[in-house]
Amino acid sequence: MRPVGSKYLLEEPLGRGATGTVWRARQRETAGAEAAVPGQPGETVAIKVLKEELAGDPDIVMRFLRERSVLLRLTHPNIVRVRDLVVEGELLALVMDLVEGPDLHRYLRENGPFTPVAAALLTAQIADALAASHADGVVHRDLKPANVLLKQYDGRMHPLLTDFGIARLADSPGLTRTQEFVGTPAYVAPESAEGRPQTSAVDIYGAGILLYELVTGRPPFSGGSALEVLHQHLSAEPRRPSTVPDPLWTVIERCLRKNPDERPSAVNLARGLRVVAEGIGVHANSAQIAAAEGVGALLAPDPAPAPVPDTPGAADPTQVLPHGAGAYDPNAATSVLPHTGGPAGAADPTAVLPHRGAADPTAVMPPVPPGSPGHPGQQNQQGGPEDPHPWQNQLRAARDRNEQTQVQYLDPNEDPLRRRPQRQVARPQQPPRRQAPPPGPGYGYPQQQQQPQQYAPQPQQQRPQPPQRYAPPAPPAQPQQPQRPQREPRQPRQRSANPMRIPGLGCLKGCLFTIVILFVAGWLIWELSPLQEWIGTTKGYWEQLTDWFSTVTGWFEQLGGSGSGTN
Ligand SMILES: Nc1ncnc2c1ncn2[C@@H]1O[C@H](COP(=O)(O)OP(=O)(O)OP(=O)(O)O)[C@@H](O)[C@H]1O
Repeated sequence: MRPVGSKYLLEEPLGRGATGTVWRARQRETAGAEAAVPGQPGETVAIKVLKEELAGDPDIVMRFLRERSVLLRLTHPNIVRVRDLVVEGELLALVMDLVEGPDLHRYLRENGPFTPVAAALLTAQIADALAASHADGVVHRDLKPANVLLKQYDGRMHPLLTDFGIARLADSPGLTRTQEFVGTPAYVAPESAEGRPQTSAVDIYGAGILLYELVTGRPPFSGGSALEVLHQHLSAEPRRPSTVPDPLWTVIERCLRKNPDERPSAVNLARGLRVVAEGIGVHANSAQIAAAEGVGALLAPDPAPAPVPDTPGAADPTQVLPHGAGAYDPNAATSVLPHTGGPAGAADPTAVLPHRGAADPTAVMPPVPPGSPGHPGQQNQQGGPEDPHPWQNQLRAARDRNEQTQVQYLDPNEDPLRRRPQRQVARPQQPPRRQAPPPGPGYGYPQQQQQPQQYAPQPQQQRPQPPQRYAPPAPPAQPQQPQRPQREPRQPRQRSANPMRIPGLGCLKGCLFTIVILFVAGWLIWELSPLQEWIGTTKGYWEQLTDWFSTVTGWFEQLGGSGSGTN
């Protein structure tokens, strides 16, 4: 066990980061009046012992001491409390409350992504912490899951933001002589990557990345090198995961705006996230859902964001280089950027990127050339092209379907399903259409796309007289003419297919059939009705008929004889 000052004893390392090592420690005796929390002997604390290179820099030590009041007064339920600062010889240490629980990065790795509601509520608490620190003029600048500790009690998780002010120490004059910024590539705001002046909006950007990672399990931008990731922060748009509900995506998208002035303030972010969490939950009522859908209106930017002092350009405007100014020297930039040897990711420690001054063109991130990995039109690092969101595809497909429905008026007489045989007959008559039919049955969706042309001529089919006159006003009329013969084959089919049209079979058959019917009907009447009595005869039906026949023929003979006699 190693003593830290006279008050603390380091017991075991809890973890190591870019700026130092965190130890579990024990309080030996009550701290002095300069400590924010005096503590009790035997109390367990966490102590971050800053790296020797930081502790050995007189500028950093000075800043450390100057900042102590800021670090010590920063108290909030969602901020790990700094209890004391220790400066002793070559040792610089922050004494903090010990948080029993994993950090958010580890938790994510072990448990996978959060539900949208849980992610929104957790990030809302982080935004609360940011709101408090921004109000105090303190910008975190290194927001990432590894800097969120999860205190677990009663089955609940309480997030605590840690490492406040560390980035501020690290880019103190002693370091910024040679370093550009302190941050982690996956979480760095575009303005930080470019070395432009920074404000509290960089923390909102970090919160947006963190929120994205909570619901998806990974940050939106990753790549083979830190430089690649930084390029994406500058120019790539985050790809929307299908699992993120609309209102939550609205929040994420606003936090990740390239322009810091368009990002919400921390207060509004916290409020918006709580509204979203209520509205996307399973028990949400209609008012809560409507409020969540309108979350965009709640995400107003901070009218007076806290500036980050001493950041490149903030203290010395002559150092500010506009985006894209100066020549980009990829070799120089690449050679000094960290993590060029392997993929840059969420697990990266805080990186200290090389400093650039006004005379150093490599300090400014260059505009991403079209075709490079970070270019907006290019594939993003999630492994796919910047496809529209599946919902957008569905929406577009639905829209296309509607458009087709509007255009495609389908007369029942022209319904392909009803006139299937006719289409088969018509095909040989229309050579151009033979190329168009898709493979398969011929009645599928692609073929319906051709229907507007095919069926548009129909009104003109009913007016066979003026084929040429009507063609000009209606462009689809020209393909109509070949269609007219299609109707011809239908008639013969109908004739042969209707067995009930007996008269149509021929006059002789009809007459014979009628004679037979009359004969049978007469016989029935003769036998079954009192007709014989009325006539006063007992003859049979056939006998009576022959009598009547001979009588009639006798009349005709008489008429013929008398006619010839008169002549
Ligand atoms: N107050 C604390 N209580 C308990 N554990 C802590 C505390 N602060 C930090 N730790 C643990 O120590 C580990 C190292 O912390 P540290 O802040 O140095 O590293 P980091 O944030 O992961 O890296 P970097 O310094 O690059 O940001 C963390 O992963 C965390 O689990």
